[in-house]
Amino acid sequence: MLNLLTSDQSRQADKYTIQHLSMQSIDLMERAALAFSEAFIKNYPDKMRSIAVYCGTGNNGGDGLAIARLLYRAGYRVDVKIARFSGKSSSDFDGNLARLMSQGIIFDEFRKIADLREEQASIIIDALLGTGLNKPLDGEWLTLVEWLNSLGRTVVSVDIPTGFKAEGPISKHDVTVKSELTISFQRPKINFLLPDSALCIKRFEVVDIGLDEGFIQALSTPYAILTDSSITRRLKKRKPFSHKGTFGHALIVAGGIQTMGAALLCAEACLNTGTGLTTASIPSEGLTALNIRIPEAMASLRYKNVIPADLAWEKYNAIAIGPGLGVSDESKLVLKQTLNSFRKPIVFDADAINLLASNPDLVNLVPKLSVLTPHVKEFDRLFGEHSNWWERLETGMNKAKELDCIIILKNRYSILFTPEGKCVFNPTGTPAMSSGGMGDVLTGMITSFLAQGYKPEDAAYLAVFIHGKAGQELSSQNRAYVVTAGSLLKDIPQAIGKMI
Ligand SMILES: NC(=O)C1=CN([C@@H]2O[C@H](COP(=O)(O)OP(=O)(O)OC[C@H]3O[C@@H](n4cnc5c(N)ncnc54)[C@H](O)[C@@H]3O)[C@@H](O)[C@H]2O)[C@H](O)CC1
Ligand SMILES: [K+]
Repeated sequence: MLNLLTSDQSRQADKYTIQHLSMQSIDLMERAALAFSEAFIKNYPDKMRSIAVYCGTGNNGGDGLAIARLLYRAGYRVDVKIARFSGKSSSDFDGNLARLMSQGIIFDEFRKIADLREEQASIIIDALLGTGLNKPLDGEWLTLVEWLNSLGRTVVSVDIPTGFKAEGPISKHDVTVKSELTISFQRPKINFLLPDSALCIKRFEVVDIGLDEGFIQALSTPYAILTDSSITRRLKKRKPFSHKGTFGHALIVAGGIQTMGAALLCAEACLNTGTGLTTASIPSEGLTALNIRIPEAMASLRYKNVIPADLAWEKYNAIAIGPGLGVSDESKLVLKQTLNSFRKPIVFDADAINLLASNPDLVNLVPKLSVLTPHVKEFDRLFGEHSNWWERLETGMNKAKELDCIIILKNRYSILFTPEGKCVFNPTGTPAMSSGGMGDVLTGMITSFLAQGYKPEDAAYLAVFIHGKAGQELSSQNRAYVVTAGSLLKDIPQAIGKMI
C-alpha cells in the first residue's frame, strides 16, 4: 500500500530527499521535469504541434521552464510565457530561467493580462501554480485561467491543474485550469481520486521523481492507495490437502420475487471467489432460478420472506445481507433476525444499508468488524447529506471508528475506511463497470474472502481491488464499452489466479 501525501508532506519529502541524497533542490526539479517530459512525449509524440508553456514564478513555474528546455532539446517548437504577477520568484525558478536563456530559448513575460498576446499554440502546458496554492484564484490569475480555458486547446498540467487544491474541501465556485492530462509527481494528489476533480481533470498520470520512498512510507497519514503487491501479499495460496471445508461456508441473504438477479449475482460471485460452500437464503419463488443458474449453491428458502426459525446460523462463517432484499416490514424482520442471530462480521449492502438508515436503532446491533458497502446515495442516507467529497472522507473515517466497522464507499476509486482510521483508495476499475449488479458481485466477493478466514479488512481490500482489476482486464482485452456483472463474475477465478 502506498501512502498518499498532502502538499505539506510532499514538501517535507522533497526536503528530506535533497538532504539525504546531498543534492541541490534544482537537481530534484530537473528530475521532475525529465519525468514529466518523458510522459509528455509518450502522450504527444507529434513534434509538429506547437507548444506554449505558461509559467508562474514559483517552483511549479520552475518546473515549466525546465520542461520547456527539455522539450525544445527533444525537437518540439516551444514558446515560454511567464506570468510576473508578483515581484517574488523562487530560487530554482531563477536558476532555470538562467538555463533557459543560456540555451537561447525565447520567452515572453507579462505583468498584467492586458500585455498578453494572442495564443496560437496547439498544446498549452500549465505550469502556473502547483501545490503551493494558498487561496482560490482571483484578480489577474483568475482572468488568465479563464482565458486559457476559453481557448479550447489541449492543456497538460504540471503536477496539478492551476487553482486546484491537492487536498481539502473543494468549492464548486473555485476556478481552475481544465486539463486534458495532468502529469503529477510521485503520488496522485488525494483530491484527484474524488469525483469533485472531474470538472478539471480528464485524465492523470503519476511519474516517479525519486523522492525518498522510505521517508514517504514512514509518514503518519490516514491516506493510502492499494497496489498490486499489497494484494498479492495478502492472498493465501491453497494448500495441497485443502478441501471444501477449508474454505468456509457463506450465507447470502438476498433477493426478492422481482429481484432474484441480485441474489444470483451475489451468490455466484461468492462461489467463484473460492468459498467452500455457498448457501443462498432466497424467497421460495426463486428456487428454480437458483438451481438452474448456480447448481453448486445450496438454498435456504424464505417462505413469505421469513427466515426459517430453525436456521443453523452457527454453521456459517460469514453472511452477506441486502442485495435485492427490499425494504418492506418483512425485509426489516429478516435483517433484525440476522442481527440477533449472527455475531460474526456481516457484509451489509444495498437494502440492508437502506434499512439501517431508516432504523438507526438497528445500527447498534451491527457486529464488530462488519463491512458496509454503500454507494454515495446510500452513504448519505446512512450518515447524512454532504456537500462535497472531502466531507465524506471525514465522515467515513469517523464512522468506521465509531461503529468499529469497515466502510467501503463505492465509486470510480472506491474508498475503504477502517476502524483504525485509515482511508484507503482503490485504484482499479473502469467506467465500463458502471452497470447494475456490480455491487452485488462485490458483496459476494467480500463475503467469500471473509468465509475463507481472511481478516475483514483484508477481505475488503482483496475484493475491491480484484473486482476492479477483473473489470479493467475484461474491458481492455475485448475493448468493451461496458462490462456486465454477469461477465465479470465469471472472470473472478482467473483474476485472483493472476494476482497470486
Ligand atoms: N516535492 C515535490 O513534489 C516537488 C515539487 N516541485 C514543484 O513545486 C511545486 C510547488 O511549488 P511552490 O513553489 O511551493 O508553489 P507554486 O509554484 O505552486 O506557487 C508559487 C507561489 O504562488 C503563490 N500563490 C499561491 N496561491 C496563490 C494564489 N491563489 N494567487 C496568487 N498567488 C498564489 C504562493 O506564494 C506560492 O508560493 C509543485 O507543484 C511541483 O510542481 C518541484 O519542482 C519538484 C519536487
Ligand atoms: K500547474
